[in-house]
Amino acid sequence: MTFPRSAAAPSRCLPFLLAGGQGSRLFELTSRVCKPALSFGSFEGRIVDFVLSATVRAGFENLFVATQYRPDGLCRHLDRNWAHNFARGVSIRDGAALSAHGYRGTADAVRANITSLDAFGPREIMILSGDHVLDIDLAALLQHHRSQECPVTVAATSVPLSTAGDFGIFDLDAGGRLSGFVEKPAHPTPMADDPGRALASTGIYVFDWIWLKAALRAGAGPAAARDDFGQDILPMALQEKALCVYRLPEGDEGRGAYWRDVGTLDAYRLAQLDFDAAETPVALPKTMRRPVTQSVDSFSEGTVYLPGSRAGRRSQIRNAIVGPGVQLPVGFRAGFDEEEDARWFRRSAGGTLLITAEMMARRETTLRKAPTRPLFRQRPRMTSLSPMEG
Ligand SMILES: Nc1ncnc2c1ncn2[C@@H]1O[C@H](COP(=O)(O)OP(=O)(O)O[C@H]2O[C@H](CO)[C@@H](O)[C@H](O)[C@H]2O)[C@@H](O)[C@H]1O
Repeated sequence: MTFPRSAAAPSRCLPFLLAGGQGSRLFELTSRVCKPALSFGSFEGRIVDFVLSATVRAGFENLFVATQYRPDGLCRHLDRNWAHNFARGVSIRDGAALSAHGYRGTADAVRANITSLDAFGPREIMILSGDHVLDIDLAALLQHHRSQECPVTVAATSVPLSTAGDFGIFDLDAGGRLSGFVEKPAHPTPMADDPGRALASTGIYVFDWIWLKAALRAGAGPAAARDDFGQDILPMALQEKALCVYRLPEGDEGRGAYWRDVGTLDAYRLAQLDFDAAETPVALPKTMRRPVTQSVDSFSEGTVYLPGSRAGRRSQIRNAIVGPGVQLPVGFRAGFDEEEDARWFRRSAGGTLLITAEMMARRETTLRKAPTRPLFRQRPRMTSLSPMEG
């Protein structure tokens, strides 16, 4: 499979893909696979395909990947479907194999690999996440970084204020200049020109390698322990006036960049709904294909079906993620009665219902064991007819 590539291949910038997080906010969905290796809707392919596609299109010829939590499925996928797209190879480093404690955070994943990264002789390192659904021109991001002569560039985009607490949020002063950054703030600052939204870090960064190495080395050891980009390295860069923001082009006439972090059940479901329409918001990566399975003759509203799942006839399902391989019986109903849903399934604060095969099996067993209701609540009164009445 060939990908169209950017005309100017970004030389000496090494993409570093973070793919080691547990994805705990997706609960049972990531109990067997890491988040990047999760399916996206009923499409064939994995979430990680979006960022890999953007990386190949930007013309990168190398890729460095940090894995840690349940890496097997991801490694197989990379090997079978992606490695051949990177002319100079894909290097995968697993945190658990590197040391007993593994990578202690996103920045520590880079620090633990400084020697191997040095061997590539990079001028910059571009940090990417394996669990974003995106279509971003990464070559333009690198070009912007180089034009600013700023050691750290963070790709940023606006998000609704209601979800801003899930992200690193920038503060801008009255003149639109960067004045602060807080990781997952309890009270995010709205943007001056759009009070319903806040300016969020996408978790995509370009670092001058010399600057980053020095920052990571200064933050090593239990006393400093600067292990996380959002918590530690970005605030440090801001303090040193070493940080610039690259605002992703936003939504004018469909030409904007598309970026979603699908780290929560709500975000994972909603992003998939964006791709439900015949015309998807951005082109699907070439490794992704249209539905493997579809629900049959059922009423589904706001619901996504993961591969191999199926809804029986006359079923009614609202705002749910139907997990891989789940077979919903004929006439099944979910998403209409909060109490009944919570009895069997996981329900997020934002109202997304997660239905897995294990939950369905538990439900079925419980319902089967439940005593069957008597046909009559009271024993029918025995009336004997007296001979006279007879
Ligand atoms: N120990 C480890 N080893 C290897 N990989 C690991 C890892 N821990 C996490 N990762 C990976 O790194 C990426 C970032 O994950 P995090 O969960 O730390 O950040 P989060 O998404 O919460 O915030 C971040 O991303 C959001 C945007 O999504 C920003 O707004 C916010 O500022 C930023 O901190 C994910 O792809 C994850 O799999």
